[in-house]
Amino acid sequence: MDIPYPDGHGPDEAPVPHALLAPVLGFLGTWNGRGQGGYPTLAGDFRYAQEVTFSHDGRPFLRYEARAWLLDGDGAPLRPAARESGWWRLQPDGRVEALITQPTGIAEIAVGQAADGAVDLSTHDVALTPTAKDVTATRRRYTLTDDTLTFVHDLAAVGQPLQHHLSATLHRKR
Ligand code: HEM
Repeated sequence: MDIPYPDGHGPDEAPVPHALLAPVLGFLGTWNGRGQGGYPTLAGDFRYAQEVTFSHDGRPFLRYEARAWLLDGDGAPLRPAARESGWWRLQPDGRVEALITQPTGIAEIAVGQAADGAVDLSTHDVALTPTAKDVTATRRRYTLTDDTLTFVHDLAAVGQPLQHHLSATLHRKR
């Protein structure tokens, strides 16, 4: 049986996006590209590739899905890295409430604002499974310029204050 309510991946595709999605319509679709990251507790910096998809079913939230994999010095895939999925709930005035979970045992609730092609989300709450790394906060900033999505991720974890973990530049895939 086919799902009678398929997700839309673009502003001009069915279903018609909910009016509250107006500040994030430019995010709809699939993006991929490369990034780099590091953290003071890690031996060195790393390079990675990532694919991110935002879709909707006509209601005032986005479905968010992201997969990353590490790259070697020649840009070849090294191993799977972070995966996340979640929901960005759009509220009046571009306010965003996001729920994001990771297979590493981390569930984040983030709140923030969508405006002028940018979304800025900061941790409201984090829940951890018993064996998860001690993540206390994140800040995620997404900026859209034409067909480029830049992403910066700050992390407070394992006793370290909030600071840079990742930055990436993604391009529209379809
Ligand atoms: C594109 C996405 C991401 C990539 C490529 C990435 C990459 C990495 C890498 C390579 C490490 C070193 C350990 C390892 O090799 O697995 C690491 C550690 C870590 N990452 Fe990420 N990460 C990503 C997203 C995230 C997110 C979203 C969070 C939390 C919300 C996070 C939290 C951590 C933590 C807590 C550590 C462990 C630090 C430590 O124990 O010293 N990462 N990450």
